[in-house]
Order: sequence, then structure tokens, then C-alpha cells
Amino acid sequence: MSIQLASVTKSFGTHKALNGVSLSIEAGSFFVVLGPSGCGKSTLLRAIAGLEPIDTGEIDLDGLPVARDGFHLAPEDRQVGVVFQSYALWPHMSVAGNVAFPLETSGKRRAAVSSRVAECLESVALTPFMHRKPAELSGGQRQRVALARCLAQGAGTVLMDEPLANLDPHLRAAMEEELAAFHKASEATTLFITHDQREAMALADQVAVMWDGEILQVADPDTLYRRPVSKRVAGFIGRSTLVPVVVERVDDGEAQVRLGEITLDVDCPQDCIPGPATLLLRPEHLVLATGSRGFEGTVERTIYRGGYWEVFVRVGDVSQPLLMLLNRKAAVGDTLRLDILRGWVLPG
Ligand SMILES: Nc1ncnc2c1ncn2[C@@H]1O[C@H](COP(=O)(O)OP(=O)(O)OP(=O)(O)O)[C@@H](O)[C@H]1O
Repeated sequence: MSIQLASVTKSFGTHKALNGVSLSIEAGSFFVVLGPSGCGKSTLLRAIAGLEPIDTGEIDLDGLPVARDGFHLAPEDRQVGVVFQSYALWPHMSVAGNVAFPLETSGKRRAAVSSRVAECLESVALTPFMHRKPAELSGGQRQRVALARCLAQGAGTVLMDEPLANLDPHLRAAMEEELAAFHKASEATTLFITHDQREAMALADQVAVMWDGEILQVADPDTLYRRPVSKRVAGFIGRSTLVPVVVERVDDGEAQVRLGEITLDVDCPQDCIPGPATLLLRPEHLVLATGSRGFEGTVERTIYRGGYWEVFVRVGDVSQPLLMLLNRKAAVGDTLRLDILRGWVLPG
């Protein structure tokens, strides 16, 4: 099922939780909405599910309006499954009972229900646990029950609100793989909400970065990482150093910039113009120089991250230290000869 939002707004009192949100989500894709706490992610998901009426704008599912101009299709008529952070399982029912419940209430025959339940439990590897109660499961297993329930309903669209937020890092990584497998097997359009950029990068076909009720950028994870449209998006995705530069020359997606005393060739957007700008440097863009190339910097701070060090290097009168990764120890005060392989020019 495809999902379209056109200029959707939703206010709570004077606060605009959704401020003119437009999105187009392709059928079958894994679409992640990424943003800090309170930016409106849950409100967006609830609006699509039909749990929150919108003020203005339009929401279409598979090209058909489900919300616009005062029209509001009830959640149960939208055929979207929702998985919340709290899983919302019935504690008194077994795993199988939880998965069967929506099918039974929709009036399906008993034999059809039990074979569908068995199929769905199998697909999330929960068959051995089918007679247990939710309280007798781990967080990850409960999560899978909620997924199986979505799957059983045959929802062509699954909306997930921070479903991994309660899990420890180890289980989280395992669940990420399971979610990817679930998505592949079910081919359901998946809208996944998170404030964890690492999770977004790992799972998404497309990521929408949200901030204060607005969508700042929609792109695949690699584009978002390499070509963010603003400092805000850049700062939210991955580690980086943002430093002021002066763009001297621009030629078809490449720019010559001046960073303090250093002149660099870097990538830039097509609409980049000469003048003051900000340069985005990812840690892997900075390397130790070979031969006669490069420039000198002084190590200001190092942090061991297990297998490698984050090293902050002060270069000339550049306003802040540049972050690089080294697989050997460097001491504070050491002089390093550096090279910058790439960079990305941001406006302003
Ligand atoms: N029912 C409500 N009444 C009043 N304000 C609300 C209501 N629901 C949400 N808000 C406000 O709208 C804003 C967006 O909330 P929302 O839950 O969508 O954010 P979020 O990005 O999902 O945050 P989190 O990651 O913390 O769950 C917040 O400022 C929140 O306080």
C-alpha cells in the first residue's frame, strides 16, 4: 500500500505538531521517520493510522483519501497494522491467542484462524512459545508477537512507533535483522519511527528527517549521510565536523574552498555559489597524509572506542578541531600530517 501526505497539519493548542507535512511513501518500501523527541513523529504515525484526526491537508492510502476536509476514515477501515513501543499485548491471553484475536473478531472461521496463526508464528520463529503468556517472554519475543499479529491481519502496511526502544543493545541488533527479514518476507509497506539515526541507517530504504513538525529532507541513507541539505540534518546523521569555509570556485557539483590557510577540492550541491559556507567533514574524510601532500595539525583530544581512536586535531586558525579516526594511539600535543579526501559544502 502506498502512503501520501499532502500539506498535513495538526495542532495541539497553539503547538503545531505537524506543520505542513508532505510525504510520498512507495508501496513495499521500508520508510523511516527520524527525529528528536517531541518533533511530531508519533503524531504523524497516529494520523496515518487514523488514531489522530488532522486539521488540514490530505492523507491517501493507495491513492484513496482517508483524511481530508473533515473526512476521517476510522482506523479499523484503513487496513494498517500498528506496532507500538509497548507492544499492546493482552496479558491474559497466550501468544497464539494474541495473534488470533483480531482474526476471530473479524469473523473468520476457526480452522482458517488457527492455520493463519500457525503460519505467522512460524515466520517470526515463535512456534515453540505459542502457549506462553506475554509475561513469560523476553522483550524481543513480545515484539515478535506484536509483529506476528500485524502479519496475521494481513495488513499491507505496518506502522511501527519506536518498536525497539525498550530493548538492550544486543537484542536491538538482533531485532533489526528480524525486522529486515520480516519486511522482506511480508512485502508490507513499513513506516518505522525512531530517534536513533543508527537504526534508521541500518533499516531504511528511505529516511525522512523530521524537526519541529516539519520534514527537513527525504533521501536514502547514503544520500542523507553524504549530501545532507542543511547543518541540522548533517548534525543529526553520523559523526561530523562542521567548519566555516569560503567557497572560491564552483564547477558542476565540485567546489574549491578555503579552510583557514588550506585550499581544498570538495563536493557541493548544484546550486552552490561562491562566498561564505559551511564544510561538512566526516571522520573518514580525514586521513594521515602520504608523500608531500597535506597540512599539519596538533592532537587536542583522543577517545578510545575499542579498536580505534577518535582523534580531535587542531589545524591552524580553523575555528574547531577536526574529528578523525585512527587505528593507532596518538598523544595529546602530537603533530600529525593530514589530508582531507572529501567534504560536502552546506549553505551558510
Ligand atoms: N494529545 C496531545 N495533546 C497535547 N499535546 C500533544 C498531544 N500529543 C502530542 N502532543 C505534543 O505534540 C508534540 C509532538 O508529539 P509527538 O508524540 O508526535 O512527538 P514524537 O516525535 O513522537 O516524540 P517522542 O520521540 O518523544 O515520542 C510534542 O510537543 C507533544 O508534547
